Amino acid sequence: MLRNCARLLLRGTALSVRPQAVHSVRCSFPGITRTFAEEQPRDYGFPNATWNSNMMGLYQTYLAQCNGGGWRKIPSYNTTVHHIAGDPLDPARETRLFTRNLDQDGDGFEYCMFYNKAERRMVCLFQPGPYLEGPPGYTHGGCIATIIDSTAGAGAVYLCGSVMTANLNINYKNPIRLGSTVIVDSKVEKIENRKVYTTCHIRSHDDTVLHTESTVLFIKLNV
Ligand SMILES: CCCCC/C=C\C/C=C\C/C=C\C/C=C\CCCC(=O)SCCNC(=O)CCNC(=O)[C@H](O)C(C)(C)COP(=O)(O)OP(=O)(O)OC[C@H]1O[C@@H](n2cnc3c(N)ncnc32)[C@H](O)[C@@H]1OP(=O)(O)O
Repeated sequence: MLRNCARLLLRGTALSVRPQAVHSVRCSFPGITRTFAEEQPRDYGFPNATWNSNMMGLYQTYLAQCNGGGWRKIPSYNTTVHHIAGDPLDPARETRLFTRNLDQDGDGFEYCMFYNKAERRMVCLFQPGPYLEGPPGYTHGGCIATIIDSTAGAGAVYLCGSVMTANLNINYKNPIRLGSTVIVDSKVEKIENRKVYTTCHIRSHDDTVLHTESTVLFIKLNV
C-alpha cells in the first residue's frame, strides 16, 4: 500500500531535484530513480511575460524577504521521466505535473511558491489563466482545490518529507476572477504521529478579499 502511494506521489513531482540537476537523480525512495528529459529543466517559478503587475509586485516583495527574511523560493518543474523498479509504466513516457501541463505560458496555473520553515508556512502567488474557467470569468472550484492542495502539500513535504493528501475541506467565500492575482497562504498547524494538519487561506493580492478558507490533512508515508 505504502509503496504504491510512493509511486503515485512521485509521478509528476520534483521533490529533491535542483535546477542544475542533469540526467538521473536518485531520490529517497528505494528502487526509484527519476530522470529529467532535458538537461536543464525549466524552473517555472520564475516570472514570464504573462504575469500581471500585481503578481510581479508580490514576487519582488517575497523575493526581497529571501535575503535574511526567513523565506526561500521553491523551484517548480513540470515533468520528470521515471524509472521505477518493477513498474509496468513505460519508463520513457513523459509525465506532467497537473498544474504545469499546458504548453502556453499564462493559459493555466501561473504560480510560484515561497517557504518559511520557522513559520511552517508555504505561500503561493497564483494567477489563474483563461483555461481554468468555471463560472464565466471566474476560476473553477476544482482548480482552486488543486492549488490549495499543491501549496499545503508542498509545505507539508518541505517540513515532514513524503506525504499524501487524506482530507481536504474548503469553504469558498468569494469567487476568484480569471487573470487576477491571489495569495495562497498555508501553514502546518499540528503534527500527530503520521498526521500533518494544515490550514490554508486564499486572499486577494491586496489582502482585502478572503476567497477561501480550508483545512488539509496529510499522512506521512513511511517509506
Ligand atoms: C501531497 C504531495 C505533495 C508533493 C509535493 C512535492 C514536491 C514539493 C514541491 C513542489 C510542490 C509540487 C507539487 C505538489 C503536488 C501535489 C499535491 C497534490 C497531492 C495529491 O494529490 S495526493 C493524491 C490524493 N490522495 C490520495 O490519493 C490518497 C489516497 N489515500 C491513501 O493513499 C491512504 O489512505 C493514505 C496514504 C492517505 C493513508 O493510508 P495508510 O495505509 O498509509 O495509513 P492509515 O490508513 O493507517 O492512516 C494512518 C493514520 O491516518 C489517519 N487517517 C487516514 N486517512 C484519514 C482521513 N481521511 N481523515 C482522518 N484521518 C485519517 C488514520 O486514522 C491513521 O490514524 P491513527 O494512526 O491515529 O490510527
